[in-house]
Amino acid sequence: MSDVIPKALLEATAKHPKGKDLVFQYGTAGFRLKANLLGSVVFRVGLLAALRSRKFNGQTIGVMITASHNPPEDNGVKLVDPMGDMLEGTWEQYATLLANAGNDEALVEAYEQVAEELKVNLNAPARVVFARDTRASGFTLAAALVDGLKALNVEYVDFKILTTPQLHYLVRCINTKGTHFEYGEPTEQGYYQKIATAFKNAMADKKPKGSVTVDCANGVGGPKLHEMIKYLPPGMLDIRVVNDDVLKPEALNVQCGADFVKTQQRPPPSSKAAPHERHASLDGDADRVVYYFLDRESNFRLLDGDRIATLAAGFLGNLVKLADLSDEITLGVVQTAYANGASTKYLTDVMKLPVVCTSTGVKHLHHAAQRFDIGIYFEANGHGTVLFSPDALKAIETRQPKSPHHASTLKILTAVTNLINQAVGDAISDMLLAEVILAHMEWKPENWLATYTDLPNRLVRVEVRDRTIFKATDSERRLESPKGAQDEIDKLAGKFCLGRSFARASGTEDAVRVYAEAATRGECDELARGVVMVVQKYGAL
Ligand SMILES: CC(=O)N[C@H]1[C@@H](OP(=O)(O)O)O[C@H](CO)[C@@H](O)[C@@H]1O
Ligand SMILES: [Mg+2]
Repeated sequence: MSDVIPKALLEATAKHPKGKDLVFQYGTAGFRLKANLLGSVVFRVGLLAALRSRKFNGQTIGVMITASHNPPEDNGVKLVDPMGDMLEGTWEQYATLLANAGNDEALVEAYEQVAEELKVNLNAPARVVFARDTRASGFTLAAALVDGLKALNVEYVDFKILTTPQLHYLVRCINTKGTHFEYGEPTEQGYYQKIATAFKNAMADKKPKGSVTVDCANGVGGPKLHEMIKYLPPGMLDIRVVNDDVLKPEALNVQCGADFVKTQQRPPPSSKAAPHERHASLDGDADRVVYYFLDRESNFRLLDGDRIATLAAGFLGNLVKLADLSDEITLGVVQTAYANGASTKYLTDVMKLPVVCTSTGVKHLHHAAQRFDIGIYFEANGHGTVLFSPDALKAIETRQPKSPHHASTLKILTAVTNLINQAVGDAISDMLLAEVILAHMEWKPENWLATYTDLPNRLVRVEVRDRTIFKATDSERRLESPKGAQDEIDKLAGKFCLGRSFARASGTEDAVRVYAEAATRGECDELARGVVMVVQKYGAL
């Protein structure tokens, strides 16, 4: 360690002191809390990003400043690994360690300890790119990040305001440039061009029926979707953008967006939805999307992440078959325990596809999906994407067309691989994929909904004294502690037709989440109430 770095670091840390008694944890969504408490954390994330980049000998690491669907006064920060995926799990503890280290010399010591433990060559180059969503606090937090990067002589690029998936895309493009796996042009324009071209080719000669109205949660998705529309072939798809007011940061995620429709199971109060129209809802950083529509009786009908997964699985499975690639390409779906049981049954029994269940959090799904040639993963709340293995891409690329129809199938399949963001779930790209599939199937939202019937379900947030005593196992479907709790949950679930319920500690909030589903609404609610009482009993405040 040269003497220069500790000195610069000491000076810089003085500008971003950590508040006393604050404890930070790098969780499923990175660090997330009230924005005014986040300055020291973002500064220190800069230090970890520098170490991570040096560990990879100068490959570019991403830092995204966002709190996604959380209220406007929150913010958050997370790291993006070289291939554009989430920070490797084993490094999360170092993020937590640095964030909680004391001020001044204590921080320099913690930094040196982490560098040594991870055997980072501090003379290696370090490169970081970063961006933020539209939150009012983002600008100041980005400045704190820059202070950390400068103190450690990091080369950096500020991409200013982007969606989370756009930053992931850029990181992947930068690190694959000039390699066989070159992902795309590492610019925001490159992102629009790649996806828009793929959309046009994937649509082929089809044209979507009717319009799609996209609720952007008054977040970064609004301006970025407007930008994307400029690159799409004129007249191909009628996209109506609503809740796109980023000049009112206090309106972000308020009574609108993906989280609102998923948790409230109703359209936003501002919605002017008429029956049968397609509506898509993005979250605040545009990394998740769900659809909804009103049926003939004006009932709200949600088409969530499970639906997008089944839609994509059906379409891609068919394309693989038509392309005569079924023997070479395996296709599977990854879900979490929150997936509606009816979707899992439909995938396994009707579509005859392998389905894997993982713990909550995109990184778990992403890794499991990588084990298939085509791995489709979605959380019920709309986070997700489709991954194509290098073998699958090669098989598609090298397959010789046997007929004009076969050639056009291969062309559509290739386009779909480019349309879907391979780095991370991307609301804009996923929405365009859903539009392509609906156009090819000539489906209205009613047809999509009719594929299977969701079991009535309920998700409840329960506050407890100490959520860490709730330890889950079996992909979070069962509790191994506190002892006895799972037996009680099993007994309750067994009383109801198709009853299924589980409880797990949230990774992002100080609470335990209870999920329940059953054959009827009444049974489901009764089951949920019972399991909530079990959690309250064992976690007595
Ligand atoms: C039930 C649920 O929706 N959980 C969400 C939520 O995780 P929890 O660990 O349940 O708080 O936030 C995660 C990060 O955004 C997201 O990946 C996940 O799906
Ligand atoms: Mg998000």
